[in-house]
Amino acid sequence: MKMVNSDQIKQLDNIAMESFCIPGIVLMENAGICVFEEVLKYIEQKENKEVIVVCGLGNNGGDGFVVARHLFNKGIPVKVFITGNPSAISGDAKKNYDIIQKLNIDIQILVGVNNLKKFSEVVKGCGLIVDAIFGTGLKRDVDGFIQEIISIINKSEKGIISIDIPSGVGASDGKVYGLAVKADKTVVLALPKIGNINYPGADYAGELIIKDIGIPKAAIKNMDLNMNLITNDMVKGILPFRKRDTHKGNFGKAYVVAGSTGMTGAAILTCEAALRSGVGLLKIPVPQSLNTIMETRLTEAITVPLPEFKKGVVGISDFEKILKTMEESNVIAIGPGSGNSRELEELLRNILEHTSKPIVLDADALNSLANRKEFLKLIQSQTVMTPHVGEMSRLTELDIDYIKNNRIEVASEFSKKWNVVIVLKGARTVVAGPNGEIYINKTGNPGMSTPGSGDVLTGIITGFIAQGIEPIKAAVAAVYVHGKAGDLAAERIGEYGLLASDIIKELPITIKHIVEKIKINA
Ligand SMILES: NC(=O)C1=CN([C@@H]2O[C@H](COP(=O)(O)OP(=O)(O)OC[C@H]3O[C@@H](n4cnc5c(N)ncnc54)[C@H](O)[C@@H]3O)[C@@H](O)[C@H]2O)[C@@H](O)CC1
Ligand SMILES: Nc1ncnc2c1ncn2[C@@H]1O[C@H](COP(=O)(O)OP(=O)(O)O)[C@@H](O)[C@H]1O
Ligand SMILES: [K+]
Repeated sequence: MKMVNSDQIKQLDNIAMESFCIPGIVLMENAGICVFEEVLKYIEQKENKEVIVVCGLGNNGGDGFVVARHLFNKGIPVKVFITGNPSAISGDAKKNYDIIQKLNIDIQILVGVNNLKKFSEVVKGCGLIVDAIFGTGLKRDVDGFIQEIISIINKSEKGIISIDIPSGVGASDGKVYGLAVKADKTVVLALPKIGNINYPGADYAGELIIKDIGIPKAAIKNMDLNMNLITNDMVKGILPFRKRDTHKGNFGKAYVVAGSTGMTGAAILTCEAALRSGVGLLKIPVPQSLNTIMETRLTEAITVPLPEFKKGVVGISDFEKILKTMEESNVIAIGPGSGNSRELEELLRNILEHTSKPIVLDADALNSLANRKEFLKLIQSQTVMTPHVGEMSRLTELDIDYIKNNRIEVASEFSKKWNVVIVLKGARTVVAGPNGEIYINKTGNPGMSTPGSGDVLTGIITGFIAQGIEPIKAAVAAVYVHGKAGDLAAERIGEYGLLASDIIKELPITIKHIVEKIKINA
C-alpha cells in the first residue's frame, strides 16, 4: 500500500479535484462519513453516547463539522468546540461550518482560560471525543493554548478518535510537535501518512483504520509514489507458488558464512531460519573445531569443515574452499556471529571481488565494511545489507540519534550511494532500494529486541533469495514475515521471555497463513 507525506497527500487531493473533477467538498463529506461510521460503532456499545468534536480552523476541522452534522441528524447528542476564531475558517470547511450553524448544533468557541474550564467540565460528561484539531496541515509546534486543550483531552480517560492523524503528530515524519492527542483509534483518510506509521507518532495513533474517501486509484498511480507500507497482500504476491512436481533443487542453494567460537548460536539461528523459510539446500563452512557442535545442532544443513588457520573462525585462508561452494550457491549470507577479525575482512574483500551472486551482509560483515570502507565500492547491486542503527552509524559515521530521527532518508541515501538494498532494522524497519523505492514494515514487537533476532532475519532473507526472489522483494517479504512470526510468538508466550528461536518456530505457520491469506490473530 502506498504511503504519503503531507505534500504528497495535498498533491493527490488536488489531482482528484482538478484532473478527476471531484469537488473537495465531496472528499470532505466522504472523509466525515467514514469517521462518523467509526464513531457510531464506538458509541453503540457505550451507555454514554454524548460526543464532543474538537475542531481546528483547517480542513481537518472541516471533516469534524461533517461528523458532527451526521451525528446530529441521527439524534446523537453532539457538541462542537472550535480551537480558535471561526472567522479564519475558509473553503469547504467554512461551508460545513455554515451548515452546522444553520442546524443549530451546539458550537462553542475555545478562546481564553475560562473557556478551557468549561471545556474541561463538558469533557467530563461526554462519552467520546473526536479529535479534528490538526491533520496533515500541522506546520510548527502546537501553541500553548492548544496544548492545554490537548492535555485536557488526553487526561479525560474518554474514548478518543482522531481524524487522519492524532493532532500534534507531524504527518511527514511522525514527530510530536510539542504535545499530541493520544488516540484510541485513528481513522486514516485515503492513504497512510508517514506520521501514522513512524515512531514516536505511531504510539499516539491507537488502532489504525484506513478508509477510502473516493480518491481515484488512477490519481494515486499518476503520482508515482515511492513510499510503501508492507502488507500481507504484497508479501503474498512476492512468495513464489510451489508447484506440486518438484525436488529440492527447485528451491535454491544457500551458503551461510557465519559463527565462530562463542557465537555458534548466531550461525545456527541464521541457518535454521533459512531452512524454515523454504530453502532447498543449505551449506555452512565450519572451522574444524566447531564442526561437531554445528552437525549436532543443524540436522538438515550440510557443514563443510575447514582446516583452522586461526582457531574457531572462518577467514581468508579458507577462501579457495569457500569459493568452490559459493559458485554452486544461489545466495551467500555473511556475518552473523563471524567475529571481528582481519581474516574475515580479507575474506569479505575476496568474496565481494569474486562473485556477482546475491549476497546478504549482516553483523560482523557490516562491521568489517565499517572498518574497511574502501571495500564498499566492491559491492554489487544484488547485495542486501541489514544494519541496525548502531551498525548504520559505524558505516556512515552519522550520529545514532540523527539516524533514529531520519531513518527513511539515511537508508535511502546509503542505498542509492552504494547501489545496494538497505534493511535498516528496528521498530518500523525500513527497506530502501537504489531506485529510491522505500518499504516500511509495521509487523514486530519489543519482544523481538532479543539476542539473535537479527540473525533470524538474515536467514529468512537468504532463504527467500535462494528461492529465486529478487533481493529487494526478498528483503521486503522477509521483514514482514519475521515481524509477523515475532507477533505470533508474542501472542502465544508474551514478549518478556520471547527468544529468537521462538520466532523461528512460528515461521512455517506464519508463511502458511500469508500464502493462504488467513488472518493471523496477532
Ligand atoms: N481536499 C482536501 O485537501 C481534503 C482534506 N481533508 C482533511 O484536511 C486535512 C488537511 O487540512 P489542512 O491542510 O487545512 O490542514 P489542517 O486542518 O491539518 O490544519 C491546518 C490549519 O492549522 C493551522 N496550523 C498549522 N499548524 C499550526 C500550529 N502549530 N498551531 C496553530 N495552528 C496551526 C494552519 O494555519 C491551518 O489553518 C487532512 O488531514 C484531512 O483531515 C479531507 O477533508 C479530505 C479532503
Ligand atoms: N520493538 C520492535 N518492534 C519491531 N521489531 C523489532 C523490535 N525490536 C527489535 N525488532 C527486530 O528484531 C531484530 C533485531 O535485530 P538485531 O538488532 O540485529 O539483533 P541481534 O544482533 O541480537 O540479532 C530486527 O529485525 C528488528 O527490526
Ligand atoms: K486530527
